[in-house]
Amino acid sequence: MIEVAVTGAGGHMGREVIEAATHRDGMAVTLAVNRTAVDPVAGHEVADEADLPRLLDDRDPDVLVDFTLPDPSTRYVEACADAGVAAVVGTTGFSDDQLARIADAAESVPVLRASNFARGVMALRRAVREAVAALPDYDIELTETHHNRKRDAPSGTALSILDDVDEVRAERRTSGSRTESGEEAADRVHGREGEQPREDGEVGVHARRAGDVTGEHELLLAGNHEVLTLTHRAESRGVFAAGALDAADWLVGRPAGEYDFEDTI
Ligand SMILES: NC(=O)C1=CN([C@@H]2O[C@H](COP(=O)(O)OP(=O)(O)OC[C@H]3O[C@@H](n4cnc5c(N)ncnc54)[C@H](OP(=O)(O)O)[C@@H]3O)[C@@H](O)[C@H]2O)C=CC1
Ligand SMILES: O=C(O)C1=N[C@H](C(=O)O)C[C@H](O)C1
Repeated sequence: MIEVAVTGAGGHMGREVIEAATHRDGMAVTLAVNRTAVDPVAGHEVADEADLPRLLDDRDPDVLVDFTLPDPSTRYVEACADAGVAAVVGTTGFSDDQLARIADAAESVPVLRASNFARGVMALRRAVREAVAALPDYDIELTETHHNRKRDAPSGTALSILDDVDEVRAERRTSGSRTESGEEAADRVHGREGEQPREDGEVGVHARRAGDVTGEHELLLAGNHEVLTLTHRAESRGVFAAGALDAADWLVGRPAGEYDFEDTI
């Protein structure tokens, strides 16, 4: 039986994760914490997040699953490192400093962090890498749409896709197929306004916030009188919770280090 701790238990994702873990064979939620007081979630009492370090020691779960905000998430991963508990992190919007602290913590325990736990997004990212490699001179625009509560922009998934684009283009440059090696990554242009003609190689990035949209990402490649769009649309937060629990299942018992969702395949 894998014993799971859940942070942000009162949040949209925390609730999904607790529900999914409660009904999953071979898993049990043994600890749930939240910043503000909330009623039990799926029958689990929710403790104060301030007590997390002590509760991790007392209850000794196998893995912690976190969907909160960058600041608490970083603290929670550090608490996991102190307690010897593996961590699955779905939170997005980290600063470089916070990512460095998570990397330090991952020297003591396994930490798997992913901007998107939907399997369709894993497939989308593979398709993006293939399309960008096949259509090197095409213009690229990325659009993401999320609910009106979302704080970080562009989304973590959008940033991961942009990194994929940069990586493929950099590989082409260093293999000598386009320009000299070492060239800067493409400029990311966030929205456009006024006189702003498109520059060669730039990637347009557009973040829309509206209603209760769960999460959509579309990469558009255009050139040579044709347009290719690659789109993923999440229709329920259940897909993210299921992926995060698959990741938790996979992570328990691994050596310390940083892992990605793609590693689980
Ligand atoms: N990787 C993936 O697949 C996915 C990632 N996400 C990411 O997960 C994160 C959470 O999303 P979502 O569940 O929609 O957000 P919610 O706003 O619904 O929940 C946020 C949670 O974080 C807690 N929190 C907020 N501020 C603090 C703080 N200062 N200290 C401690 N806890 C705090 C909230 O507690 P309180 O109730 O007290 O406010 C709440 O439990 C976001 O970063 C989002 O981008 C979301 C979906 C999928
Ligand atoms: O905040 C959300 O809701 C989501 N956040 C993640 C992101 O920033 O990419 C993943 C998903 O799109 C939902």
